[in-house]
Amino acid sequence: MKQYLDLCRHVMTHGTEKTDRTNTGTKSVFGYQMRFDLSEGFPLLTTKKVFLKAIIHELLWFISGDTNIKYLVDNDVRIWNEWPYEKFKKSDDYRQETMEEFVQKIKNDAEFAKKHGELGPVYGAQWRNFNGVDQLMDVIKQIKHNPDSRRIILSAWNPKDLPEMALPPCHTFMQFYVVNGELSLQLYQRSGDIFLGIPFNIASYSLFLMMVAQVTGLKPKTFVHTIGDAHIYSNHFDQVNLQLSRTPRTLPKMKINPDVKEITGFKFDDFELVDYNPYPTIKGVVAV
Ligand SMILES: Nc1nc(=O)c2c([nH]1)NC[C@@H]1CN(c3ccc(C(=O)N[C@@H](CCC(=O)O)C(=O)O)cc3)CN21
Ligand SMILES: O=c1ccn([C@H]2C[C@H](O)[C@@H](COP(=O)(O)O)O2)c(=O)[nH]1
Repeated sequence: MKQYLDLCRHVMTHGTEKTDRTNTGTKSVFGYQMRFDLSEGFPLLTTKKVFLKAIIHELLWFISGDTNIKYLVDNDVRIWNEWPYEKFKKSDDYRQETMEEFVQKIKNDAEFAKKHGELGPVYGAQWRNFNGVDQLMDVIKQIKHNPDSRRIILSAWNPKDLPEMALPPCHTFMQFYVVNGELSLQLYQRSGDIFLGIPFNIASYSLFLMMVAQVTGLKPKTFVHTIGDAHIYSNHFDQVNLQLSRTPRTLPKMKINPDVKEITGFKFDDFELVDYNPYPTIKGVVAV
């Protein structure tokens, strides 16, 4: 993953110090692009261990149109928990529960989860119902029946719905491109946390490209990742430098059950990552 280490090096060297919403402080550049040719392997970082499990569950959760953390929590995926928990702390039902207790309640009490696990109309809602439009199904139809189109677009950025979302979408806009029986995907990500978010986003969209390619009978080609505000939080500098000191290893391969022919037909067990030999995990605090 030379592309990712180049991004880290570029922002560490040329990034401008910039204040941000979370008051953590960042080094940031505006406008950066990476390309991942999926025939070279599955682009999951090898310079630290990345938990693919969370990525797969999150993607299946988006595709299903779900916006409640219950599905993620039931599968021990924690990445979206901070936001509902912060909101819960401000509600009348809050009795000094810790995050752990909050998570247990989401798991064990469906009524509680319904009331306090909702993130608002985030990705899943916009992908499947953007003011009444099922963009995901439309995109797949276009790829199959009008592959030359330059209008194969899916947007998660819905200005009308922004005030109700826990967090405005970071991966905002994607476009598909078909040529010679091969499918490519470009993502415009308005804001990228290079240490924590970006490794997830690269893997997630590469996997999404493979899934859409499979159900449209095409070969997955290139994932193009365009980032707006590409930043490294100041409390991640040591972690990023540690990664830069590691030599990248051969990329793993992703195997997907070839029998699945519908985008909504994938299950967690349909994915198998092989030959993944990363360096150890590196911990980092998420800026909220
Ligand atoms: N500041 C910030 N950065 C992000 O990357 C981010 C947000 N906020 N808010 C929304 C989502 C949530 N995302 C997250 C949240 C947490 C981790 C995280 O803590 N990852 C650890 C452990 C993962 C695990 O528990 O399995 C990691 O080592 O990658 C990653 C992405 C990505 N997004
Ligand atoms: O998929 C994601 C989701 C979020 N992020 C990062 C990017 C920023 O550091 C924060 C969001 O804060 P904003 O002030 O709304 O930009 O989360 C990411 O990298 N990937």
